[in-house]
Amino acid sequence: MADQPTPMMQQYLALKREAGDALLFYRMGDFFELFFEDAKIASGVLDIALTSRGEHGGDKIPMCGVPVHAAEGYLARLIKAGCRVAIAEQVETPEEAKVRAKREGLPSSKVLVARDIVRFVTAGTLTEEALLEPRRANLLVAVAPVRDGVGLAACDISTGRMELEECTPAALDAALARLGASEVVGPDDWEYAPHGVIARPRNAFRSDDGETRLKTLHGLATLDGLGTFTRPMLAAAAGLVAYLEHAGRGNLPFLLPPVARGSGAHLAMDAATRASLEILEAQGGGRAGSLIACMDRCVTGAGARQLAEDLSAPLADRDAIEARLAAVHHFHADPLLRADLRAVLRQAPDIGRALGRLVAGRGSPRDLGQIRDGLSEARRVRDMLSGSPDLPELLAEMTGALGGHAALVDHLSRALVPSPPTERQQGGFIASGYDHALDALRETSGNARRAIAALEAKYRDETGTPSLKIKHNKVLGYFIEVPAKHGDKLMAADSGFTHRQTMAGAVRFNSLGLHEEASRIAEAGGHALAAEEAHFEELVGEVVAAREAIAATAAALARIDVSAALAERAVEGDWCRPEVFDEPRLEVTGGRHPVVEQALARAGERFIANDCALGPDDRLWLIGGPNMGGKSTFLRQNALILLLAQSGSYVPASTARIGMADRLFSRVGASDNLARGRSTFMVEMVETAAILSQATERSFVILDEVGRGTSTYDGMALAWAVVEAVHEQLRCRCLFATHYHELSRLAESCDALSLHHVRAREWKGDLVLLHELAVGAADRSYGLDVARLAGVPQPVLKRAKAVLDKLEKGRAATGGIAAGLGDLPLFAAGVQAEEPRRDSLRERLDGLDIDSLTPREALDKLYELKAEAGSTKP
Ligand SMILES: Nc1ncnc2c1ncn2[C@@H]1O[C@H](COP(=O)(O)OP(=O)(O)OP(=O)(O)O)[C@@H](O)[C@H]1O
Repeated sequence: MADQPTPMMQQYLALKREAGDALLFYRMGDFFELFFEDAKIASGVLDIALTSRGEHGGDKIPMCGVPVHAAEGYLARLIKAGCRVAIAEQVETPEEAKVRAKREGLPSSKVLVARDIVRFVTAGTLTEEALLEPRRANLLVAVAPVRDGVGLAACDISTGRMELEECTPAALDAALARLGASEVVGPDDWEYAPHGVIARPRNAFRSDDGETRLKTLHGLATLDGLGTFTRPMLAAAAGLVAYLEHAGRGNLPFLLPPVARGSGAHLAMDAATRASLEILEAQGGGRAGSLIACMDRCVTGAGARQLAEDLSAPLADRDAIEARLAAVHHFHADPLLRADLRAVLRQAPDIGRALGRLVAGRGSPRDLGQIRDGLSEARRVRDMLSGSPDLPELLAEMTGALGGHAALVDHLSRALVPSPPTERQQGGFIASGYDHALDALRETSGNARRAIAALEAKYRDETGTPSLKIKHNKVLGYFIEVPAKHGDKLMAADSGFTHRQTMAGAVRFNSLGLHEEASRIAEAGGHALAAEEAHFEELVGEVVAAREAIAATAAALARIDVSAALAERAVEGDWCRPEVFDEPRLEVTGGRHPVVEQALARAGERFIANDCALGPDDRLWLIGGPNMGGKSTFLRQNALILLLAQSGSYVPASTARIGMADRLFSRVGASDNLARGRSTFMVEMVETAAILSQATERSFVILDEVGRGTSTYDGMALAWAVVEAVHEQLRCRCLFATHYHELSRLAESCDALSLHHVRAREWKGDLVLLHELAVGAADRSYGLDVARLAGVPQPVLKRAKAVLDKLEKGRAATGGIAAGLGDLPLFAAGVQAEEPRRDSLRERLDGLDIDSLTPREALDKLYELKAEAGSTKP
């Protein structure tokens, strides 16, 4: 018979069952221990020793551990590596366990200290300063697919912000890409759940529950005052709150009343577009080289988080964009105000996150100090702004949210020391003069400490031992210590000293006088700690009661920081205020790519500005020219200018007139995406297909060498068809870069398409790239010249030249690979000309009246159709 697991293992296994797939941190004294698979995973991620302890089922139990005092750092690394952690603490002392054992009639040697999971630490539910990145929001998102809609509930529990929205299943990827959540949860029966979604019980995602939970949370009789929430939104909210409750073991963190995000309020961008435009992350990963890194001049973490959100979710509402632009303009026009304001903001602590910790019950005296300092800085900002004339509406609104905390600031200022500690166990954070009783207790212990110092001097004198010392440690408390050779004197029965301990070179004693003073210190210290603790609770209560107003102040500070930072950036780069309107145009003069320009400037090189003018009559630009000529840069710079304008920022151009887009698409031909397990060409086509099915007349599309990932013929044919479809069907604004000269023939049949190229020149036999855009098709491709620039060896170049000559001769003889394409009917006509194939399945589907079917009948029909599909397969 296999050995029974030890009581400790039984307890561990029961907790592990509760922890599920989260790693279990099992508290044992000063360590959190991990066992079995958890230990293997954690030791790998943390690079700590994997040992073993005892046996289970005949095998050694793998084990590793981390010290409790350093747990935060280890947790941070585990969370970063994608793990979730359940913290099992001891929930009674060994003494309490013994008393319990006695009550339960168990031998006290057998009893185990009770442990319980007190919290799940997951990427989306962090509040600790050490675990959060100051300049990045940390979102948890719950997704609830309900019939043909999908609800999304997003919250940042470090600041309490919560948003609900609904989208179509097709738009889910784009919505998730925009949110960039640290953690996503969804119902466990969701068949098409995106990769990485954490499955939670379906019954946690009920819209009725969501509504009730939100009402109770915010003490409301109805949610109508907050906005319009659909069933899928409420279902997602239910899932979100349930998950937070699970992670906090019943404790809910700080949540502000939810905001409903209307669909269509934002410029939609899918994940591929975001990646290709490198908005928050550069292609190689990391912030360096991304748009945000080049834009971010915020002086506060909260401002940087707000800016990242603005750039991830540009607006599609003209008034809202104008409001932001007016705020930027205000700071742009007033350099002094901007500099003063930024100097004040730089001092302001992150009150949003401090508030998050305090409301979640994980706050410290330091957080209270941050609230005090942040709110008083907010008052200074308010004074600076309210003095400035013609304050734009958005800034006036923000300024209004900065004040109103005078009583709280005053109370915190009186109560707290200037720099309160992060630990409250040792006390010392309540200022003297705030509580007389506390002052008296502190004085008592101060007096006693002085009395002890006096005793030391007295005992030295009396015993004639100058090396006598009064010391303190955790085990003995206060004691008198003399070197061993002087010990005998104090050992004498009438010496007034009682022996406590003999060490190798010293002897330790107690005395009545010392005992009395030490007791005074202990007693007064205990009372003082209790008094400070009570004040802490009271102050936290006061802050928590004002949480919504404090959160509004934090949000206002962040918005002001963003506006001033954008103004700073605009001045730095000589950017212009864009004119934003509804018509589908994009007219930019002197446009630049902010990131490339900055990189060139660092190398001491100049960026060549280029114009772009797209409108209903000239909406598709086909751009050719040599490799490295600047095609991709031109495409992206225009997409970024549109994105920045719709985010409410100035743009890197001399002038910009931007017709707002509903969607922005950016695609690069055959980018490597092996990590996702698809061939590069497949990725290119999947992404192109998405554009063709989703873009509208109001969209803006950039396509960079689409088609290059396959053979010349296939690639060119696809590129040709895509250009035609964009021109004829989508009718959206589009910049299309290509190396296929043959496509220039499309200009003959597509009237809103024009040809452009990036210029190059030969000078003394060398190729000079001018990075300048010009009208007309490129004269030739310069591929070999670029290869020479890149250092391809002469013999290879020579051979390539010979092959090229041969190919070109062939082309001249046959009219080239695009010969005969001129006779091809246009895309739309071509498609319509195709006879629809007869298809009995399609006809039967067409004849179905779905509304008249019961669910059972519908299912039967589905089986029939499926069977038929199987039998008609060729
Ligand atoms: N307007 C510009 N002014 C100055 N330098 C530029 C400009 N545009 C591009 N460059 C420089 O040229 C490099 C290549 O640009 P880009 O990748 O846009 O060329 P491309 O034509 O798309 O090349 P390929 O066809 O090989 O993809 C950039 O990294 C940048 O250093």
